[in-house]
Amino acid sequence: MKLAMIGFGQAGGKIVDKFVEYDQRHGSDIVRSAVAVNTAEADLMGLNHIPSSKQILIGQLSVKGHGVGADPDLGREIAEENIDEIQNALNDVPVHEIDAFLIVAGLGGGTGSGGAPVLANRLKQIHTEPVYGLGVLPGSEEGGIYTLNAARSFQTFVREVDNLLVFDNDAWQKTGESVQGGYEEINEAIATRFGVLFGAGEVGDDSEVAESVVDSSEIINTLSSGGVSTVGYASESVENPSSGGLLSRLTGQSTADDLDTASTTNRVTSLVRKAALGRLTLPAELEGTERALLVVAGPPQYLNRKGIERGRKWVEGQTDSMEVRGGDYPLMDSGKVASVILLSGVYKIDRINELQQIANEAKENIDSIRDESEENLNELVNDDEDELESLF
Ligand SMILES: Nc1nc2c(ncn2[C@@H]2O[C@H](COP(=O)(O)OP(=O)(O)OP(=O)(O)O)[C@@H](O)[C@H]2O)c(=O)[nH]1
Repeated sequence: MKLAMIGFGQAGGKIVDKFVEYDQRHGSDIVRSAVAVNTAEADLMGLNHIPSSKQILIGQLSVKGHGVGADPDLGREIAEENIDEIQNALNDVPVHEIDAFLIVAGLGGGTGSGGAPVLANRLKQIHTEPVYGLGVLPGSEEGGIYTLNAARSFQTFVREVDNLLVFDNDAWQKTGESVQGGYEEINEAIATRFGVLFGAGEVGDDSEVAESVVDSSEIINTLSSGGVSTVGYASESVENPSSGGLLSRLTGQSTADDLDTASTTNRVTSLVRKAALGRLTLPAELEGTERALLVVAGPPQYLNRKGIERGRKWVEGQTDSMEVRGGDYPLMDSGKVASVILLSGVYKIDRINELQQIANEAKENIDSIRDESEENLNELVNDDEDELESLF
């Protein structure tokens, strides 16, 4: 599936930058066009793979290239004022060659959180191609204001896109790890999951060897229920026949030549279960899912139709949905079999309820501090007897 990707804000830009690098590394051919939009000049300077002509700095008059300081209302305002400039950067996107737009943003800050929904709204007015969002929720240790921003942006963004794919930093951050080092690993996990998913609809000349290749229309149909989506992933290293059996000689593992059907079937079904029951990009209950898509990727010899069919039936049982699609994604040179599950239209998500509750508490706290602020300052500045006179 070919995408035009727009990274809004720092997290959005870094994640799209990672997607471009992933795409080049794996030759998956997903990113047809990549643009980064930001109010902070320094954030754009940190990007390595998005060409500088596609890095758009907005709001220079108001924030002078320093970002909006986690104020999503200012982020929204600047995006609205500069929407034509952003649109211009996308003008040379060959729209007939792309299947969808993907807008990526961290929802806890200001630039991406306020700007991404504005851009989604504009793109949907102009184009018939679907506009998807990839929204990143903040970690809980980031504090109330980030949670409040994320809850407000989530509400808006989900309404403006055809489907909001969500990644929750909170479920992925490990304790005791530096934030920067943590993001490196997290962004790689994001690129791997969505890379396999979107790459599945983009199979080239090898497709004839696959049993039932996933097509981009199946991804689009799965996402067409709208709402919120989450993704699961599991993988296992295997001996790739094209590597000449070195691993098997070293480890005694079986090679593709002597693969028996039962073990390939079992491997595939167990990977499907692991993907669905393991850590999702946004923790959600399987049974509250409207549609699902299952992709099993790896060397064609290991992609077993019976295993995928069994996995698909199992997902139907778990989700109570009759709309579960499944297929394979042959990767000739890969050394692993991977399973990706896209759960679309998920609605049983404790984390969103929790986010909204913390956001409400943060809002009440901020409002009451603002209300008391003038009174507190007066009390501090004025002397008790009211005898001092200010200079003017
Ligand atoms: N997964 C991931 N999340 C990130 C990364 N960088 C920041 N975040 C998250 O994204 C949220 C928003 O931060 P930024 O993207 O820096 O904010 P911004 O959109 O640039 O907005 P301002 O900095 O307020 O102008 C943070 O609260 C983090 O939760 C990253 O590299 N990867």
